[in-house]
Amino acid sequence: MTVKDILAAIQSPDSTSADFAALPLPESYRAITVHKDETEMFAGLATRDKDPRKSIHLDEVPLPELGPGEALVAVMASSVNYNSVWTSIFEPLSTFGFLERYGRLSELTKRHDLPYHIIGSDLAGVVLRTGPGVNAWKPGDEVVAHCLSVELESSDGHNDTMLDPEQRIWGFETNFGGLAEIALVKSNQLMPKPDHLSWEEAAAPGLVNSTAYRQLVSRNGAGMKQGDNVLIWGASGGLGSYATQFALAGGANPICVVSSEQKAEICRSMGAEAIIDRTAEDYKFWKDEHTQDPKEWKRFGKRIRELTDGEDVDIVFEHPGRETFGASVYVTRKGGTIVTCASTSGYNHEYDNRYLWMSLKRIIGSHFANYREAWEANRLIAKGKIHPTLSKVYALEETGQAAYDVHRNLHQGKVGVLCLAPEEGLGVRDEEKRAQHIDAINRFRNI
Ligand SMILES: C/C=C/C(=O)SCCNC(=O)CCNC(=O)[C@H](O)C(C)(C)COP(=O)(O)OP(=O)(O)OC[C@H]1O[C@@H](n2cnc3c(N)ncnc32)[C@H](O)[C@@H]1OP(=O)(O)O
Ligand SMILES: NC(=O)C1=CN([C@@H]2O[C@H](COP(=O)(O)OP(=O)(O)OC[C@H]3O[C@@H](n4cnc5c(N)ncnc54)[C@H](OP(=O)(O)O)[C@@H]3O)[C@@H](O)[C@H]2O)C=CC1
Repeated sequence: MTVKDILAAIQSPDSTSADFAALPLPESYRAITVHKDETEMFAGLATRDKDPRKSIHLDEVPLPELGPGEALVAVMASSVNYNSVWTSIFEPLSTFGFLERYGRLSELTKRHDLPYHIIGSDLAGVVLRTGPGVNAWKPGDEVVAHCLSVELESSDGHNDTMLDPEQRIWGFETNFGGLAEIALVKSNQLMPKPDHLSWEEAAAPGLVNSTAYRQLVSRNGAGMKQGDNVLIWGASGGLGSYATQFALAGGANPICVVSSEQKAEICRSMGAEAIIDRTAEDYKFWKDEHTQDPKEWKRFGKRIRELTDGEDVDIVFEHPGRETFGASVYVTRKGGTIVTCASTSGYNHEYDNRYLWMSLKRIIGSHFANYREAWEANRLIAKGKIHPTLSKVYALEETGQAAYDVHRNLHQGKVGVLCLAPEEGLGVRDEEKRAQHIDAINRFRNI
């Protein structure tokens, strides 16, 4: 039995759940990995010069044992997230430390502590097997998976699963991720695949869409409301392309920051009107490595006011981190919110705290999303209210190049990866719904 037989079953319109349940599982499958004995390979290089194409491998790996509450999923497509870039350049730390720590938790979690890390935190595919105790899903179900892995043995996570002390990001802090032909997930990561999308389109939003939903829309994040001015950094990037859509769909006013006219045009085509091209306008928030320039914060704030009839922003959707954080705190309106989920340009932020406390602003930390938030975000995709922002699709063996593109900011929106799917465009089950949204679905393609 090989993965080819699994693919044949997925592609046959007559396959039933019983057929999938009866399919023997292969002993091994192809997966994108990084290797533990290579964690020092980029020592001494600047972050920018660490090349994911050198550290990312395509290996044949053994199928992991299936545990209680888990599912094995045949992965038709996945996507590249920035967390896989972090893993591949071993920054800010090697993810093997996470696997070792997880491995110490129990007999079952020991499976994750391996000399290779199968990465990837998105998938669209078909359930092959479910472990004991799984009732909500069955073999043959077409699914996407969100990337929150929780144990939920402590009381801490029972109001909001993101607060569980054993909260992890699947495919980053756990093994057996989505950039592979088969993935191992907890069954409470599964959600229905939006039926009007192809496999690669369905796999694209997951991580970033759920994150942007919590960060911007959920009461656990900024709790955006109608009319809010929302400053969105990287507004056509992975997170930002969903934040922009949430702002527009929720009656808010996005002020989109991008770095080229081409990206500005994408934001316009999504419906945004207020756009700042940070390259053309050449903001230099840092005079040198250690000193910020408040005059540049002010110039940026004035530009925002020009675009908003004199108003300041209610919410800043932050993730670039060190480079922009001082400006973000400055331009937020009195009582407004800076909501941050990352620090791409550096995690030691500096800002002038007088502008925070005197103007009663709030900084909120946000990370991924709980199951409910991920479900709500996926539901909006399934209803055609929010659309995938897939630009380019790579073969599994080209994942290193795909991660390189994301690391060097050469991509637009989201970058997809075909795993078992032999070509793009497969897996669409509702052509009528697709036709209604086809322009929006293709907005980011091949630009
Ligand atoms: C969905 C997608 C998301 C993304 O893309 S996010 C971007 C990518 N992610 C990242 O870049 C994050 C990577 N993660 C990290 O950098 C690290 O993961 C953290 C800095 C977040 C945490 O560092 P660590 O060393 O793993 O954990 P500690 O919590 O600092 O624990 C180390 C020891 O310190 C103890 N400790 C923690 N808090 C306290 C305290 N308040 N007072 C005293 N001790 C403390 C702990 O218990 C433990 O101890 P013991 O080593 O003995 O187990
Ligand atoms: N905590 C969480 O749950 C999550 C965290 N993340 C983290 O968020 C970050 C962004 O992820 P994602 O959106 O997928 O990545 P992308 O690279 O797809 O998009 C980020 C965009 O931010 C802009 N940007 C990058 N650097 C800077 C800078 N120095 N100053 C201003 N703008 C900048 C760029 O847009 P432009 O060039 O057009 O300005 C870029 O396209 C990553 O660090 C990632 O690890 C992501 C998802 C979830």
